[in-house]
Amino acid sequence: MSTATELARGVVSALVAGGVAEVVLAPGSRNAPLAFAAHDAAEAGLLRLHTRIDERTAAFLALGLSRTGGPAAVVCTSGTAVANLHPALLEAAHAGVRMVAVTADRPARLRGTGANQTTDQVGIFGPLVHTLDLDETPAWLTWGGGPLHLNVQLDEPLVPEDRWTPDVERGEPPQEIRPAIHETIALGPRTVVVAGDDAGPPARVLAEQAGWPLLAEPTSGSRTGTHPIRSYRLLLDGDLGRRVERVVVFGHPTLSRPVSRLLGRDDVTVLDAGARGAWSDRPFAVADRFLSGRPAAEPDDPAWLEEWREADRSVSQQLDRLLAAEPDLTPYEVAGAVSRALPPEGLLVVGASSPVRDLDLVVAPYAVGDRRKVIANRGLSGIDGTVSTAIGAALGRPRSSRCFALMGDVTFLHDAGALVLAPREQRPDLTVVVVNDDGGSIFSMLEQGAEPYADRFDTLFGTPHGVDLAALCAATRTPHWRVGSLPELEQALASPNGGIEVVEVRVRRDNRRELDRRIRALRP
Ligand SMILES: Cc1ncc(C[n+]2csc(CCOP(=O)(O)OP(=O)(O)O)c2C)c(N)n1
Ligand SMILES: C=C(O[C@H]1C=C[C@H](C(=O)CCC(=O)O)[C@@H](C(=O)O)[C@@H]1O)C(=O)O
Ligand SMILES: [Mg+2]
Repeated sequence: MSTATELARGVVSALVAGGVAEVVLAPGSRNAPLAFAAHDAAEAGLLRLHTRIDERTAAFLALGLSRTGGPAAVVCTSGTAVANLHPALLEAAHAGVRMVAVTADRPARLRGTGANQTTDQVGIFGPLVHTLDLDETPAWLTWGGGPLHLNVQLDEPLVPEDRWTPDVERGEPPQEIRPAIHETIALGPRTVVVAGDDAGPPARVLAEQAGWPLLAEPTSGSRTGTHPIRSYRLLLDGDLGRRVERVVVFGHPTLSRPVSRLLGRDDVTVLDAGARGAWSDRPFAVADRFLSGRPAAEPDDPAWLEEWREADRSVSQQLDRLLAAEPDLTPYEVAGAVSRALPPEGLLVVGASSPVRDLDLVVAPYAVGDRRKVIANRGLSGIDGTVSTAIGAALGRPRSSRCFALMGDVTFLHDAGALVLAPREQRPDLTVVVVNDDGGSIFSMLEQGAEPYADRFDTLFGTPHGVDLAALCAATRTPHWRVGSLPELEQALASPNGGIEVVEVRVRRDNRRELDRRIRALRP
């Protein structure tokens, strides 16, 4: 039987050997053996150790690190601490991000006895997150395509008698095998390529080879080159959208109902190239699945793509003119400025709700091969943990030329605890742009934003909070700038001061529904 210290050292060795190079620790007593072991491994140069007070923040930090670097681990104590890891693990499961949750537990004999801080942690994250309940060191870690839970039974004594010099080689995380392009898709039907979140370059390659319009979300990883149709969301509701006969879908599309409607149409054939994440079934009927595809030898008739391009030019120009004519700065212009400011090799983490949809309509054209990385937690589209995810993603990709996060005010406030980090903690250079419209504007554009519900809207959905973001940032010594015009914003984006800073952009919420209505009405 191992002591707690031996077991914890064994677990940390297994993590290191399994390719985990980043560990985020939240303090506790039961997890002290793991904390000491992780600290010794960090001193030995085998991993980088981060500490955070709040387990939810810690887990999202690990998620962000895992999204841009290798799989990271989050380590916490027993009891409610464990439950705070759940949101990040669910996101990781649905987005197919590999990370490890290491939770300290009391020995199994104390379960079900009312022992302090002891609950049933085995399987606590549900069927999507596999738990290994450990009272002995695991021989090795087996990885699927998502998160893994190591529940470690630790008995007293919980502190080591010596320092540990780990005798373990740093392993490589297991390679993720993305299939090679190998299937041939016959030409014929009028086809578009839909690239949802995390679709990756194969969607772009197929669109280019076949000469098909590419309807790519900003976090698809394929919105580069010559084939993306910027205003696809608006065009799908018009004549061109109605004439689509076939869709090849990559990744996880989540942003718009026009795309969901297209994929659900009886008269449209859907070919599915798959997506990462726990569930491979799609919420729409799929005629055929393949791992990846290429068109039949010849590119398709160019007339179809040309029609989309022409319509896109027209609608995009109208959209730009409409926004420029607005007397106040709009959230779309904020998203546009951030996307233009993102240089090659840059990183942009986008929050859920309106910002990612605004970005979708205005994102700048990017060249293939410039290695910009635009990511979001679209596995479950939560507004939680976004600041932490961004900090983690920035720390996990140190070669980034510039790191931005773009999010709404409610999303920012939801994870304001991410700014609580000790002076000794590593801070990336990260500019967090908060689009502050004092509440959740997305709902004003949905059904509940209609006139009949106006009297209850703010209480139930808008939730204006009036929080002074400058004061909030000051409390954590986070530099904060408030801007109200496009030139001011562009200036703030062009002159980072290093470290984590917040640029707050004030925009209106009261006219959001009407602005959205006018944008949706644009036609070529
Ligand atoms: C964890 C979580 N809670 C609640 C929601 C529901 N929700 C979706 S958008 C939103 C409001 C977001 O407001 P904000 O970040 O200010 O963005 P805005 O829409 O105003 O641009 C909420 C509460 C969610 N997606 N995730
Ligand atoms: C925070 C998110 O969740 C909700 C926001 C909008 C979704 C929606 O209906 C958008 C429709 C459209 O723009 O065409 C809503 C939903 O899918 O039901 C989400 O719950 C998010 O970022 O997705
Ligand atoms: Mg808002």
